[in-house]
Amino acid sequence: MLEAREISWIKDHKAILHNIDFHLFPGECVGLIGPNGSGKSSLLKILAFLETPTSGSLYFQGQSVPRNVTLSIRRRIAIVFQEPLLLNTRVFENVAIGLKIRSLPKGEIRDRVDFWLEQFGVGHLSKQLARSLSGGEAQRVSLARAFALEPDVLFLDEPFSALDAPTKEGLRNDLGQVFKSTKTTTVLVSHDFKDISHLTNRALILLNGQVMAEGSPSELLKEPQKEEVERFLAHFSS
Ligand SMILES: Nc1ncnc2c1ncn2[C@@H]1O[C@H](COP(=O)(O)OP(=O)(O)OP(=O)(O)O)[C@@H](O)[C@H]1O
Repeated sequence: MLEAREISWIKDHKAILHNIDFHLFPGECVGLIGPNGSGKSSLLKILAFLETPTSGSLYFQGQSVPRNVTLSIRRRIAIVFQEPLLLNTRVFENVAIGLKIRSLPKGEIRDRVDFWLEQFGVGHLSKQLARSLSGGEAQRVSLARAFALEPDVLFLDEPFSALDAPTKEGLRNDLGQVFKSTKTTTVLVSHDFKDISHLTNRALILLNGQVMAEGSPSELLKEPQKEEVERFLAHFSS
């Protein structure tokens, strides 16, 4: 579905990512985890075609991705950020807007918006203005909007980190249910190993811009592969 080969990224004379190989198979959810500043968001931006790597290649559905990524490729991905970026219109409009841009028929737009708002437990807020939502509700709308686009790849960049613990847990559980029923191909960035083990089957551990270990979350905990990975994972073992 998506592959990166030997990706490096240097920005402002600073080496941020070194020689990263990454592949994403259809229907899987892969986790990217690492401490602050390890390069998680940078890698996600490159995989989502928001930044251009200094060297290395990207392939999307078997095709090499050109440096000037076309709109038709960009439209096949969706991103949810840490802070929900909603327009100050009604919730329904926020979810519908991307579908209107794609000129979908009105009935299909209504059905998709209603369906995804229900999936994330915010159907009852459809007519409410986005500015009146709580942080947790806003992130649910933001996720509904991304899923409604039915992207080939969904990138989630720390989607829970602005939420308090109970709100985060509720949303993480609901997202887990959605993954089970839709099999959306997803890359989840988090600095919390609990998110990764709850939602993904395979994770990459980034330390200082390098992939230091890869495997299922439970395997990584059992066999961290490297001393620095063991030290990082020790924060989550209790
Ligand atoms: N556009 C940029 N220009 C210059 N430096 C950048 C840029 N983007 C990221 N960096 C640097 O790259 C390093 C990795 O940042 P990045 O945001 O990818 O890490 P992260 O693992 O996502 O961190 P966090 O968990 O704190 O969000 C940091 O030192 C950051 O300052």
